[in-house]
Amino acid sequence: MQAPFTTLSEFRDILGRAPQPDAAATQGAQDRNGQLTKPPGALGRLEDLAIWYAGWRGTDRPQISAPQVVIFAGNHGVCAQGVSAFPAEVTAQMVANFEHGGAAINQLSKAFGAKMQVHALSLDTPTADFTTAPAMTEAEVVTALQIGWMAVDPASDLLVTGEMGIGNTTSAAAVAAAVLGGQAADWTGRGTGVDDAGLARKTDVVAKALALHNMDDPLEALRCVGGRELAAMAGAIAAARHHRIPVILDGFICCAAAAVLAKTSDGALDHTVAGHQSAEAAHARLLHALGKEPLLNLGLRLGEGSGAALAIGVLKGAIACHSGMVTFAEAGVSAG
Ligand SMILES: O=C(O)c1ccc[n+]([C@@H]2O[C@H](COP(=O)([O-])O)[C@@H](O)[C@H]2O)c1
Ligand SMILES: Cc1cc2nc[nH]c2cc1C
Repeated sequence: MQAPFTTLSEFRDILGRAPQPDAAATQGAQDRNGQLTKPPGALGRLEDLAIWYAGWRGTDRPQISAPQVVIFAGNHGVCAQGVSAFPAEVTAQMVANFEHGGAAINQLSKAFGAKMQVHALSLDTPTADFTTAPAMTEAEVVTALQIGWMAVDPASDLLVTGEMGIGNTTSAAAVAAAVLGGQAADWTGRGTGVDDAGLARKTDVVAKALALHNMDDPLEALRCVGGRELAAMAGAIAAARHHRIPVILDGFICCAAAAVLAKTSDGALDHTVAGHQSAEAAHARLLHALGKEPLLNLGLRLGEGSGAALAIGVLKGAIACHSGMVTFAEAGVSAG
């Protein structure tokens, strides 16, 4: 099997033909929700989540039995500008840690019953420093999108996309600014923990990139200032839509990649929810721009899909109640 696109233009066309939720399943889930043994609305957002999930899965009584967490790792030429608190070799070292089961996302995936895979994308060939040249060629960004697309297991019933990439909060800030507008300072934060001088340097780097590249087209922004792991996340989120698999978005970098899809095709993120609000300063702004209310806000700023993996528990709770509870009639409980 191969990804069904070989150019950015073909990828754009696929986004334009994305499937919609099943209206009958959505209606059926809404009707069922109204009959369950609870006061109307008493399960709050869990009720909306269950109905949304049912629509995408095409059944009014869905289950979550096969969640998938997929982590993409990439290296960034822009690290040469001194934009991270950590050296670039940490990306490959953390990939080894994921493979040996020692990272936070290994534990969270296990805790919430998700299968986890990691894909390292050409770590020995960082993207070009986007203060002087486009980060990727079209062939490189398409390859990363294809790897992301193919990483999604069509048999899974929930997807979390996570990332690892020293320097990628600078890339994500530049992507967000390019596709959503605003100033470099609006989107630039401390990432792994840069000091004030580091933050000023990062902001200058993002401003320089915005001045250098023509990024009117969001997919061109992904190519010019994105990274391989951002492109792979975008490809995976698009593939999940193709397979009607709901997606939980993670933090700042994941949402910047998702913003590229949203700005390329209206409604491209309708099959996604925001798992959490990261402590990265601009994530709140990014979520607002995407129209997404985060499920959790725990001060995480780790990446790796960690906040989204935690939110698998919230979604599983919503579906367990929706599909497992009995109705007033079945229980012989008097309706109000
Ligand atoms: O998910 C987030 O919101 C998030 C916020 C800050 C940092 N990170 C992680 O930290 C790394 C990027 O930070 P930096 O400072 O190197 O740009 C990368 O591996 C991300 O997974 C992730
Ligand atoms: C140690 C470490 C772990 C990470 N996981 C995701 N991003 C990360 C960045 C660092 C520096």
